[in-house]
Amino acid sequence: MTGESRKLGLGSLTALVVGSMVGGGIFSLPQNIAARADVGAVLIGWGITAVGMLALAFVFQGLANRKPQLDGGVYVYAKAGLGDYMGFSSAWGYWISAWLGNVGYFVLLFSTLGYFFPVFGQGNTPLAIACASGLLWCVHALVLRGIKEAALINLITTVAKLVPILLFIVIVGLAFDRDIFTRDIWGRSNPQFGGVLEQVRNMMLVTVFVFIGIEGASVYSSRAERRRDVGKATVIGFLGVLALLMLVNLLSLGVMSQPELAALQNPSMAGVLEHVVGRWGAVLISIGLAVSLLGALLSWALLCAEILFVSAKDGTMPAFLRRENANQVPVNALWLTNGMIQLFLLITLFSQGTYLSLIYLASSMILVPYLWSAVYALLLALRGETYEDQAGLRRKDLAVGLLAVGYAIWLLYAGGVKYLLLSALLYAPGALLFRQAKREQGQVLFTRYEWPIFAAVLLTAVLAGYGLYAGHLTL
Ligand SMILES: NC(=[NH2+])NCCC[C@H](N)C(=O)O
Repeated sequence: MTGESRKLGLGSLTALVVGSMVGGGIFSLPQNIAARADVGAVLIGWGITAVGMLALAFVFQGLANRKPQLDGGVYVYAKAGLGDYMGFSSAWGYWISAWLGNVGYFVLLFSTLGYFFPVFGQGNTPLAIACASGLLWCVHALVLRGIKEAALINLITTVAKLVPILLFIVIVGLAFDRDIFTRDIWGRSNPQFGGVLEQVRNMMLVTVFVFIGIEGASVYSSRAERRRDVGKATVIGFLGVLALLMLVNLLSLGVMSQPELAALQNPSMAGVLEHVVGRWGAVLISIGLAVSLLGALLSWALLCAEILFVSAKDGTMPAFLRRENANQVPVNALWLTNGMIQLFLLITLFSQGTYLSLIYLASSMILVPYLWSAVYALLLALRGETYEDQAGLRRKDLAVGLLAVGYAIWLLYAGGVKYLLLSALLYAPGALLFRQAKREQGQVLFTRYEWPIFAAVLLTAVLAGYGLYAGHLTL
């Protein structure tokens, strides 16, 4: 992070936890969820998310405490627990998820402008993509010159996003109409929705996206004034974010019906508030979101480069990714990241991809890093190495690990075949960089256990490639 030496108290820690999770996702939540699910499913879906995500939060916190020597991001857990290729794919998947999220942010930013200037449409028109590309390379230039996340930027973006969200909750809460909320709880008037389980499944990837960042919260532990504050901050921050998300989602369903919400342009919080108070509602949300997105774009850009850089330093990624320029910025990592973002902005343009399709993909890419972290936490608890005679602690870790693993598997299932295929397509080419890294280390490519795993990924990727080519599969 920024290397500040000042120690953090409970309040600042909680703010950091909240800040690392709340980005652009919440601003589009009403439409994103209503597109696939109605009230009843939404309540069940958030219930599952609450339990599963809290378990994951505890997993990351537990890993940060028990393995403090393993810092450097989520992939180190996969590497320590499951070997080099899993470690590599964890870094690779996390990196892809992070920049895909930024592609989504660009589209959302210009979709916000599209509210006021129709030429930007849903953020994927030619002009929108051209402007997004321009902005991308401006951010690139700033980062190359050594810009860092500053406390001031953090403060401004945190206020800019939280004020509109809180106002939204108060105003929409006052306008809440129980009849609208309960009119069609199970979404029966929407036969294409399928049953309740189907609806719950379909909202899961969106709930994952809005919680991405939860894994980063534990990195602040080393900066805490008092160790026990870290746990408290994680729980308070998690519950705070969960409350914001659920309130924004559920209150919206009490002022507009599900079909109306599903038809809104994103950021749909703007449309909902406009429906209640008129035009200024949309303006307020849009300004807050724009500021929040600019801050989030910068911090995720830094993080993307950092992931490649750190993992190149320990030989997980090839050495060229650790090259730094005179300002100590990992240049090659940055170019690779922004090159991929540029490529995907173009793919979005030509395939008419949307914000929603991009965040679905970003969420499905992060499931593997999450799953491996949960598996590692479970393995540690099973082996019980770090517990000595604290049996109670170990039992808690076992329960948390099991819950988190179960949740991650459920998410893979809920994401569905389409996203498994597309993810495999993005995971497979990573093997080229992995091979280079292994060569540099003078090691064999795959172990006996890794070969079949890679073969399965490759086969799935070939299937996906064929599906895209033949038109059975779309972004
Ligand atoms: N650029 C990214 N990778 N963003 C992922 C973080 C998503 C964040 N939880 C949000 O709702 O906005």
